[in-house]
Amino acid sequence: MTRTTPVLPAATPLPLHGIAAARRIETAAAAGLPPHTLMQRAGLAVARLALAVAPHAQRVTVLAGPGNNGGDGLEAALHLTRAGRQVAVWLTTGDIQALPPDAAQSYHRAREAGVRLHTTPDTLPAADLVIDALLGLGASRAPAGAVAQAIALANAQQAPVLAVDVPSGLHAETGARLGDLAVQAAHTLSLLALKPGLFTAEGRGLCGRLWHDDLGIAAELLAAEAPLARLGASTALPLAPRGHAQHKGSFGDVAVVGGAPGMAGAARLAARAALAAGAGRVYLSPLDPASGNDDGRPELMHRPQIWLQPQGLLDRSTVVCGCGGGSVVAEVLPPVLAQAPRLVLDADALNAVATDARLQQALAGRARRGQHSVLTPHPLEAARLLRCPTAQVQADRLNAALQLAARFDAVVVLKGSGSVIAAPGRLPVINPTGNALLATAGTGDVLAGWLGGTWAQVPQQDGWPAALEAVRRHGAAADQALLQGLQGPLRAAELVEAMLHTL
Ligand SMILES: NC(=O)C1=CN([C@@H]2O[C@H](COP(=O)(O)OP(=O)(O)OC[C@H]3O[C@@H](n4cnc5c(N)ncnc54)[C@H](OP(=O)(O)O)[C@@H]3O)[C@@H](O)[C@H]2O)[C@@H](O)CC1
Ligand SMILES: [K+]
Repeated sequence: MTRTTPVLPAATPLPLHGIAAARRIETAAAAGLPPHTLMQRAGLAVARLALAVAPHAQRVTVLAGPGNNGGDGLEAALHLTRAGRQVAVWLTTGDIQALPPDAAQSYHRAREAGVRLHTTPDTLPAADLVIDALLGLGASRAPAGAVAQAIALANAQQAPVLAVDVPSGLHAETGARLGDLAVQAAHTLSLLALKPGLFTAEGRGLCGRLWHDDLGIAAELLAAEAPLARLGASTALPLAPRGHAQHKGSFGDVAVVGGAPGMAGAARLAARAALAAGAGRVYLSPLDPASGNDDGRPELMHRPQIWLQPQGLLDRSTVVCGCGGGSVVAEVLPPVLAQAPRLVLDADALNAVATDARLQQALAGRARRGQHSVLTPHPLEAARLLRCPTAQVQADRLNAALQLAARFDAVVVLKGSGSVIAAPGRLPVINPTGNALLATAGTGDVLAGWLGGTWAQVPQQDGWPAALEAVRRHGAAADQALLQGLQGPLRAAELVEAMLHTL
C-alpha cells in the first residue's frame, strides 16, 4: 500500500517532476485504480502522518480549499475523526457544487462520518495541529479571497502546520511564492511525484520537514515521465583511497587569482579551501601587489601576477578566479579566459564578464577550444549576467541556471537555498544540503576554492562532478554544524575545517 518516508537526507538522487508531468502521473495512476481510490489514499496518508508527527494533538483544524487538495484534507479529516480527534474543517467555499468530483465525494464522505464542516473562517478555533489543504498543484496565481484569508490565519496561530502536497501559496515547480501570502509549514507531505519547487528558492524554508508518499502507485508510472531536474544525493560516493605511491603531483595544482586591495581574505579563503579539498599544490596570485603570504596557511604558495607569464601556472592549473577581485579583475580576465584549461569563475569575475561583451565572447568560446568553465553566481550575479532583475532569477531558478549554462557553454552553480547545478545537455540538479548558517561573508569563496581543489584531482573530467560534490559537501558541513547546535553563522575559515570533517 502507501508508504510515507522522509525525503531528506536523500540517500540516492531522486527525480523531480514539473507540474504538467505530475498531473499526467496522477491521471495515469487514477486510471489504473477504482474511482476515488487515489484521493482516499492521499487523505489516509495525511492522517497517518498527522498522528505520527503530532501524536498528542487532540484538536485538529483542517483548512480545505476549492480543489482536490481540499479533497485530500476532507479525507484526512474523516480518518482523524475516526481516530478520536476533535476535528474541525474550514472550507473556503460554501458552494459544494463547484468542488471537483473527487473533492465533492470526499466532502460527502466526511459529512456522513460526522466531521464538523464550516465555511470561510473569520477566526480559527484553538488547535494543536493545523492541516493546510488549501492549494496544491492547481495553485496558479496569488492567493486571493477566502484562500488568502485562511493562509493568513494559519500563519498567525501557534500550532504546527502540516501542508498537503505543497505549502499553499508556493509554486510547486519553481519554489517561488505566488503572491505575498504562503503557508509556513512545519511538515509537508508531497504526494505521488516530488516537485522541484519544494527544494529550491522559498521551498525549503516554507515546507519545514519534507515527507513523501507515492500512494502505492507503480514505479513505472513515475519513470514514464521525464523529470525537470533531479535532487542530488545528500551523501558522497566513496572516494578512491589515496595510493601509497602517489605524491603531491598526483593531485593537481590550483591557482587562485583574486584578492584586490582590501579583499585579500577572499582569495585566501578560496586557496585554503582548495588545499583542504585535496589539491596537491595551491598557488595564490593576488590582485593586490602589496598582498603577501597567508601566514595562517604556510602551505599556500605566493606567486604574483601569473597572468603575465605566457606559459606557466595559468596553462596547467585549475584556476579559481574572482574571489575578492574587485574591479581590477577585469584586467586579468583576458589571459585567464584564454589560457586556463579548467576555470572556476566567481563573484567579481562574473560581474566583470556581465559588463563586457568581449569577455562574454571569450568565456562562451572556451568550450569550443576544449577548455572547461564553471560559473558560481549568486542570484544577483546571475541577474547581472542575464541582464534581468534578481527577482526574475529567483522566480525560476532552474530556468535561469539553464539559460546561463547554454549562453556560456559552461557548468553553472546558481547559489542560494537549493543551489541549482546546470550544464548544457544535462538534467539540472538541485542540491539537497545546506542551510542559513552559510549566509555569511566568504562562504562563496570557500565553495569556489573547494570546487577548484576537487576538480584539480580529476583534470580529465569537465567541472560537473566537482561542482556537484563541492556544493553538496559545502551544504553538508553546514547541516552537520546545525545538528551540533551551532547558533550563529558558520564563519568561512571554520567552514573550510568543517568541510574537511564532513562526508
Ligand atoms: N484527483 C485525485 O484523485 C488526487 C488529487 N490530489 C490532490 O489534488 C491536488 C491538485 O488538485 P487541483 O488540480 O484541483 O488543484 P488545487 O491545488 O486543489 O486547487 C485548484 C483550485 O484552487 C483555485 N485556485 C488556484 N489558485 C488559487 C489562488 N491563488 N487563490 C484562490 N484559489 C485558487 C482554482 O481556481 P481556478 O484557478 O480554477 O479559478 C481551483 O478551484 C494535488 O495537489 C493533490 O493535493 C492527490 O491527492 C492525488 C489524488
Ligand atoms: K496545501
